[in-house]
Amino acid sequence: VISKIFGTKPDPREPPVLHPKVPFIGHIIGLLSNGTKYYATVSARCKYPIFSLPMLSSRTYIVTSPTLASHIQRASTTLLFAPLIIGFTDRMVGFQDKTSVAKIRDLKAKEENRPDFMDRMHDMMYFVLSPSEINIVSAIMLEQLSNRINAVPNETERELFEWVREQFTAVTSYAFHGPENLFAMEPRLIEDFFIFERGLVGLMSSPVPQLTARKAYLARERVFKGLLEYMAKGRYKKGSTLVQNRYRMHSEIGLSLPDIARSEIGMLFGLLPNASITTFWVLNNIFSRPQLLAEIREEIQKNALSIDGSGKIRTISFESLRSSCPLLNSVYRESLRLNAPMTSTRLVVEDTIVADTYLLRANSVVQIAGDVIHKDTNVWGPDASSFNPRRFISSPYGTKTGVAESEKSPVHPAAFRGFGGGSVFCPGRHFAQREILSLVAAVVTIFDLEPPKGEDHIPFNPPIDETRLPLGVMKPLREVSVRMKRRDVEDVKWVLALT
Ligand code: HEM
Repeated sequence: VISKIFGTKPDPREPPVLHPKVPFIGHIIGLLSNGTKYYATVSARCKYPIFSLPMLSSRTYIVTSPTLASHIQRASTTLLFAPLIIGFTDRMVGFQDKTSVAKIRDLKAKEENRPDFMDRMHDMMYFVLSPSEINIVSAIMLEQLSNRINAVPNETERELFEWVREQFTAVTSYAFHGPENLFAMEPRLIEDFFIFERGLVGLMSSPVPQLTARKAYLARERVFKGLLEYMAKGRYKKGSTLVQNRYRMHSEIGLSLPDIARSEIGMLFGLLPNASITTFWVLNNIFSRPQLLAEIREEIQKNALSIDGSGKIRTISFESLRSSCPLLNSVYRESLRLNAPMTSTRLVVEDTIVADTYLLRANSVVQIAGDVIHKDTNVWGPDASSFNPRRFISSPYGTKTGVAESEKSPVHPAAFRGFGGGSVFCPGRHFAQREILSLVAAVVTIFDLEPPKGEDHIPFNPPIDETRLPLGVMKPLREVSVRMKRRDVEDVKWVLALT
């Protein structure tokens, strides 16, 4: 009866419905209180490859099978990311002008038979972030990273995640937003950006965030002011093609300067947190295993390190890290598998039949549950929940392990969800790989990590913040403080190079 009143009666071809214990809002409460883990809990009850979760008067379809995930990715004309991300961005950045969202939605494009604004923005970003185009920003980022690594004083004591985040924020912003980026001009905005990022769910889910999520709200407003000044003073002109194109495209559709600045908060969200959290986990996973650390050091030294005749200039080549260090690359992907339970979310804009079987109804949302797929023992083998540094060594998609030789097989390409997939496959993954592998290789090669003075061990493997909504890579819940002891002799200059 309730379903009828709210128009939620399912069609028999729709994925099976899992009703919550508390009607209408049970799944919403479950998600808000259990975050990433909720889909796994629900999925364990039914084991369906796809199921429907009724929420208020609509439903969300949850996909837990890699094969169906690839079908969802292919249906990219009726299962769209853009309409959702526009609403999401509006809540995240707080556009001031009420016409901005309509300008970005660009609904007239269809009747005028031209690509809409989001399609053009998508194409621009995929082009400028493609491997052939990303070399200039990558070279700037690596030069900045080299300078920072060379400047780390011996025996520096720092909390590891915070240190990584600081390096990434500085070098990524320099590379994309130029030497006069907001964090270079006002370093205290780094802390503000991450206060905002930590409080994002509270900020976005409240109708009055200025009251209920005040800390995050005020931090965002300070970041906004920094970006507004950056735009108003023309500092973006010294930034990358990506940033300049975004400015131009947003101006062309008539966005006000404050809202151009606000939209850049969304870009910072793509650029900064995920890559730094991932790097923390890769370092944690390597340094907490002495045998693995020794093997990776040897792999880098043999295949990616070159030393000039004087012995004083030592170069680590990203291209060699990428192509000739399979163990390092495998650890990188395994760290993403365990810590990046990314959920690909699409809006169903027309009734769509998926895999010739399931009806997805218009105006519903479909989510590919990265966390469930990443931990599925049928996909990865019985050790799916534990860290296996060699899982991705013979295939970038991973290999099913811990099973009889005859069952060992490459994993389905759509099972690795770290960068999503389909038409929204993360365009920043090439840049992220350059940045992450280079920083990890530098720390592994140049430093020993020791306990801070007065401590007898490093508390690696902190618990993971998995009760948050799955908006990004999961953060460590406890500090991991280290002393960074240089392994090199005096007077060595380290160069992180592209080739
Ligand atoms: C380890 C770091 C990163 C991870 C784990 C990550 C992950 C993701 C995921 C899961 C998606 C959504 C895919 C989907 O819905 O199927 C995405 C989209 C996106 N990412 Fe990343 N990302 C990372 C780094 C970056 C970087 C460094 C940039 C920019 C240089 C970036 C730019 C973007 C953009 C612009 C989109 C949206 C694409 C669109 O609108 O079509 N990402 N990313």
